[in-house]
Amino acid sequence: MIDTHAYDGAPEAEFRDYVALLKPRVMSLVVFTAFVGLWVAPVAVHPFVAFCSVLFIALGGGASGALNMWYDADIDAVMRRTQKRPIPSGRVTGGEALGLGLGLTVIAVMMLGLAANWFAAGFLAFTIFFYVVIYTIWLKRWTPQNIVIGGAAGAFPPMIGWACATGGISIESLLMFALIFFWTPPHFWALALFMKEDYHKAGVPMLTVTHGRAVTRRHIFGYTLVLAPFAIWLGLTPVGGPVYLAVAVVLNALFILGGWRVMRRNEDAAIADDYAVEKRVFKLSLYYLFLHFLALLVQHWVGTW
Ligand code: HEM
Ligand SMILES: CC(C)=CCC/C(C)=C/CC/C(C)=C/COP(=O)(O)OP(=O)(O)O
Repeated sequence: MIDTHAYDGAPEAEFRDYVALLKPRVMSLVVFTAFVGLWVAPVAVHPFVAFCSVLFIALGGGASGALNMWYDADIDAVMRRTQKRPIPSGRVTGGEALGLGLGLTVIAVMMLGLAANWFAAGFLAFTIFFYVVIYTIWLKRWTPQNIVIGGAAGAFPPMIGWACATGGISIESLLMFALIFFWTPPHFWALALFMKEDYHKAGVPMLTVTHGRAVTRRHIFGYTLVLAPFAIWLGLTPVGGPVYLAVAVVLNALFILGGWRVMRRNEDAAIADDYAVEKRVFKLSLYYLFLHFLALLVQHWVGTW
């Protein structure tokens, strides 16, 4: 067989390039929220079924990442943060990413249907559709509200996990959705504040590009205020308890304080310390979400209300 790569000078793809298409770092937290949604649900799931369900949700999440990278290859090639991804760097072709994404989608959805139930499988298919078509193809290049509306895709996984166990939806799973939904804007916009040039260059209408940093800073603080009541409310439902509530109160106080500091900063101060506060709030956002879901898990083990 002729190795075309040897002639066209394109770098050879390695296994890790195909893994990178699945966005494993982001998806690890996505999958953790799905696992917690499944595990704290009031219907006990056999550990093997739980394992398979989480595995197929992870596969579906990865598939959506590959499809996102297939469509966004032109944007990724322009932004410094994403230039080294497998497609823009030439190690993987767009066609390969599309094939991998579609193939994994079919496998993940079918297998989740067989392992758990078809409601959960349909929900997974809808989530992949939402991230790829609604967010990536439509909203991302069209409106600065892209990540607010599109963020729903990232908020569905705990509901999918819950649906695997219960076959349905409940106030608890809706509040887990709300927790991630209202968390996404401060999570992303904190990063956009110190990555604005990237989005500007790529012509992506992120809020920092269309409305400027001062407006983005106010939005970040506003969303931390909207988020807190939902985080606390979740603690008052049957999956909550004193451990979760204590964690939620501390984390929300810290996140609101972080949002406040970001809002009060002027641009010169931020440039002077290379966006140290914004970077800290972005990092805090990752701990915020992980620790809320970890607290739900611990609360489940020690006993809920
Ligand atoms: C529309 C919604 C979202 C947007 C636009 C967004 C955007 C981003 C961006 C641009 C990064 C930097 C990634 C990089 O360095 O390549 C990031 C990092 C991250 N995001 Fe999000 N995010 C969203 C939702 C989520 C959700 C729902 C989760 C998990 C539940 C999540 C978890 C993470 C994690 C864990 C990282 C750190 C990855 C690393 O360390 O490389 N994100 N996010
Ligand atoms: C189970 C399942 C299907 C889960 C999907 C979860 C999901 C939608 C996660 C999205 C998180 C994410 C990487 C957003 C990045 O936005 P971007 O694509 O604009 O970021 P980029 O610039 O880094 O590509």
